[in-house]
Amino acid sequence: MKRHSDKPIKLTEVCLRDGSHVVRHQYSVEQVVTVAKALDDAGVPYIEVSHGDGLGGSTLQYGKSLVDEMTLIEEASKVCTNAKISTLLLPGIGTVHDLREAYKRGAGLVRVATHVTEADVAEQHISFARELGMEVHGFLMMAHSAPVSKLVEQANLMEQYGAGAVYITDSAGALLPSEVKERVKALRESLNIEIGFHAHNNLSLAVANTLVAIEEGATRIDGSVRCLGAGAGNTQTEVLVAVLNRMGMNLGIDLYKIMDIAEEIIGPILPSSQEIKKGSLTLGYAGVYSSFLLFAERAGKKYGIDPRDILIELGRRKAVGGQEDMIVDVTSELVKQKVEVINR
Ligand SMILES: C[C@H](O)CC(=O)C(=O)O
Ligand SMILES: [Mn+2]
Repeated sequence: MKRHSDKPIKLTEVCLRDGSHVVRHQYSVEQVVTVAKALDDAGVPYIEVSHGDGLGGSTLQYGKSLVDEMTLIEEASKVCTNAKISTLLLPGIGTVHDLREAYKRGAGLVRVATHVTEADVAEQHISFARELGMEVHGFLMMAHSAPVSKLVEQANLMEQYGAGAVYITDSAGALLPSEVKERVKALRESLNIEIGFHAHNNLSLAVANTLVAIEEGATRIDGSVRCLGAGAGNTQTEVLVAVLNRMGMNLGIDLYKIMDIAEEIIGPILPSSQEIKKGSLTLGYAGVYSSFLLFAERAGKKYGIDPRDILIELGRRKAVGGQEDMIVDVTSELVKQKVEVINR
């Protein structure tokens, strides 16, 4: 592969953050410590730890965590000798106070995440993280939903605020390879900082899209062991490591060790296998935020509505992360429509 960047590729492992959605934020200290220690030993450079919706996400709206995320960050950082602990912050859910606390407990990197059109809400958090001495990256979510020119404009804002990298975050797992290529290329031509890519595997394109992103010049890549992440999960780390090794690229991650973590440590944690089923496929097809899936399935079951209809309607309304309350609104409207049809 001929890459458009000669910088090394650095992987952030997100099974302890995006994967938190899958376990409904019920990670125990023991699970987090075991996973973090093993990932560190396998050579993973960044391990992200927090509630799935980032710092401060443990609420009734997003789901309460079993263990306070500051404790998880602290315990994970104690057992890592080389890996840096990363965390995620969505301004409005997490605050600068949360950020200061996460830093004190051992987080060395924060990814400040906003909807793809709302980078301006990240300014304070990005500058504050820099003042603390943290590494800080911008994370533009639902990147499929805005024109490329908008993505470029918003990424430039994050660069101006002081981010060291900006991620194209395919929250819905909706981007096609050509669309990833177009976006990475546009950012490469406009930014002076690193470009990152975060995928969801809802259309079975996560590894392929990640390869396209790397080829086009992305150097910050997210992976999740055993695909543990919202919807159909993220780019499967152990698969990506194997594929990149075959292509002559070494991420510094031990292939056998990462395979063993997938099988022996993450396998038993998985509530069910991370397959692409009709629900997750609909996320990618309709361009819906991946962490909405479990909420839509729950609402669908409770009110007798096909979760795919809920997701399609959420996609039509262009619901963004943070609008979990819309899932119940949409479901009740669909129930009303169903009743009207029956009574006709
Ligand atoms: C808060 C979200 O889960 C962040 C993320 O991983 C995504 O948008 O994808
Ligand atoms: Mn994600």
